[in-house]
Amino acid sequence: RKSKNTTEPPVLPGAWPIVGHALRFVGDSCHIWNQFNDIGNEVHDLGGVATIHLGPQSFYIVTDPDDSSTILNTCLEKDDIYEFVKPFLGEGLITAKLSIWKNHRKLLNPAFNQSVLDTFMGVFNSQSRKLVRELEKEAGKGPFDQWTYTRLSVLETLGLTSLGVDLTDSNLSTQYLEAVEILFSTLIERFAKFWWHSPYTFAFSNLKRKQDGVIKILHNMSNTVIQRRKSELTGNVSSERSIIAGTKFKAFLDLVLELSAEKGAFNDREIREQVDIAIIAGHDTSANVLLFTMFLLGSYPEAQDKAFAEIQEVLGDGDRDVEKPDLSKLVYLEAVLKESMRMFTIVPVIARKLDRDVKLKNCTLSAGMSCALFLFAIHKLPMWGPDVHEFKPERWLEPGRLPDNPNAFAAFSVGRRMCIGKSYALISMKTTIAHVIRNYRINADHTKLKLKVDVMLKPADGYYISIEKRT
Ligand code: HEM
Repeated sequence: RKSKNTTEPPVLPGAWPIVGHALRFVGDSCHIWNQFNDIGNEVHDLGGVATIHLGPQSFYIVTDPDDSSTILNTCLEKDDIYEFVKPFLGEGLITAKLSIWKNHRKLLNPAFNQSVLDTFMGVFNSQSRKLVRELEKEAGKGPFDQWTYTRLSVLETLGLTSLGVDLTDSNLSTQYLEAVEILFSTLIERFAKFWWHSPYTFAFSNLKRKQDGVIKILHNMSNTVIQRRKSELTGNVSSERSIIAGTKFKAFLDLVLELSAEKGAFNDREIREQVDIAIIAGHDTSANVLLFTMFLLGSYPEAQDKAFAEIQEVLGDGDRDVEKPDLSKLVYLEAVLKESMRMFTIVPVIARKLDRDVKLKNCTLSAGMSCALFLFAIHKLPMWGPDVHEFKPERWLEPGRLPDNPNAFAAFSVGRRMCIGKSYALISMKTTIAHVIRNYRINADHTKLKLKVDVMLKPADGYYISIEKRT
C-alpha cells in the first residue's frame, strides 16, 4: 500500500518476497510464543516500533510503553484480527466496533462498580473454601495439574457473581472449559496460516468446521445461563441479589436484562454476546493468573513465606473470611499478583486498527494500518532493572524499584478500552490465594516451564504443582 507518510517505522529485517515474515510463524503454539519473544527483542533494538509483513498484510509492532499508551489512548477501534473471534463473540465489548462499543461500555460500567463488587465477597470466600476442600485430595500426593480445579472454581464464581446463576451442579462447565481450549487453538492456528486470514478461504477449511462445532457448545452455555437467570427473575427466586442491597447497582447479567427489557438496549443476540464476553474474559484470564501465581509461589519459597506471614498477620491464625478492609492490607499479596502478571502477561498481545495517523516519539504510523501492542515485551524492558527476568514482588513495594514510566505496566491494557473487570479480578484473586496459601504449602519448579500462546499465554505441559497441608 502506498503511504504519504514519510516517517514510517523501519521494517523488521528478514522479510521474504510475497510471504514477508510469515514463515517465522510456521510451527506450533510454543514456536509462535518463542517468535513473539524474539520479535519483541528485535523491535526493541529498532527503537520500539517496527513493521512486519504477513503475506499481503502488514502490522506495526510496538514495544515502547509511551508509544503504546499514545496508540491505546488515540485509537479505540479493534483490529481486523479480532474478526477471527466474531463468530463466537459478535459485537460484545472486547470485539465490538467502536460505534457500538461506546454506548455499551457506558451502559455496562456500573455492573463493575465497587458497591457491586463488595457484595461478591461472600461468594469469593465460599468459592475459595470450596477450592481448598477440592485440593485436599491432592495434598501430599506429589505433582498434579491444578488446571481443572482452578478454572472450574473461577468459572463457577463468575456464574454466582456477575451472572447470578449456579453452574456448580452441571457438567456444562467442564464441557465449556474443554471447548474454550479447542477454540483458542483453532484461532492461533488460523493466525499462523495467513492464507486462512481471509474469511473466503477460511470458509473451505476443516479448521472452520472444527471451530463451528465448539462455538455451538460455547453458545449453548451462554444461552443456558440467560435462560436460567431469566426464569429465576420471573419466578422471583433471587430478587434479593438482583438489586444489590443499599445501592442502585445491579450485577452484570441482571443489568443487561434490565436494560434490554426497559430500554431495548440489547436484542437477544446482543445479550448472548455480552454474556459470552463476560464468561470468556472473566474466567480464563483470572484463572490463568491464579495458576501462574501459585506456580511462582511454589517456585519461590521465600516469597511464599512472606505472603503466608502477611496473610496470618492480617487475618489472624484462625479461619475467618477475607473481608473488604483486609484487601487493602494484603499489600505483599497484591505485589505478588502484579509481579506474576508482569512475568507472565496472560494477554500478551492486543491490537488496534489505526483510524488516523498517529505521531509517536520517533515515527508516524499511517491511518488504516494494523497495530499489535506487545504488552508482554513492555513488561520485560531494561527499564525494569537488571533483575527484570526474576520474580521479585518486592519491586512493587520498595521506593525507587519500579520504572519511572507509568505506562510500563499494562497487564490490563491502558486507556478507555482497558479491562472493565480489573478490580473484580484483583479482589477475587487476592481472596482465593489467601485461602489457598493459608491452608497449603505449594511446591513447583519454574525452571521446567515451557510456554505457548493460545490467544492467552499458557504453560505448554500443564500447571503442575504439589501441595502439602499446613499444620
Ligand atoms: C487478571 C485478570 C484479567 C486480565 C489480565 C485482563 C486483561 C484484559 C486486557 C489486556 C484487556 C484488553 C483487551 C484488548 O484490548 O483487546 C481486557 C479487556 C476486557 N476485560 Fe479483562 N482481564 C482480566 C479479568 C477480567 C474479568 C474478571 C472480567 C469480567 C468479569 C474482564 C472483562 C473484560 C472485558 C469485558 C474487556 C473488554 C473491555 C472493552 O473493550 O471495553 N476481564 N482485559
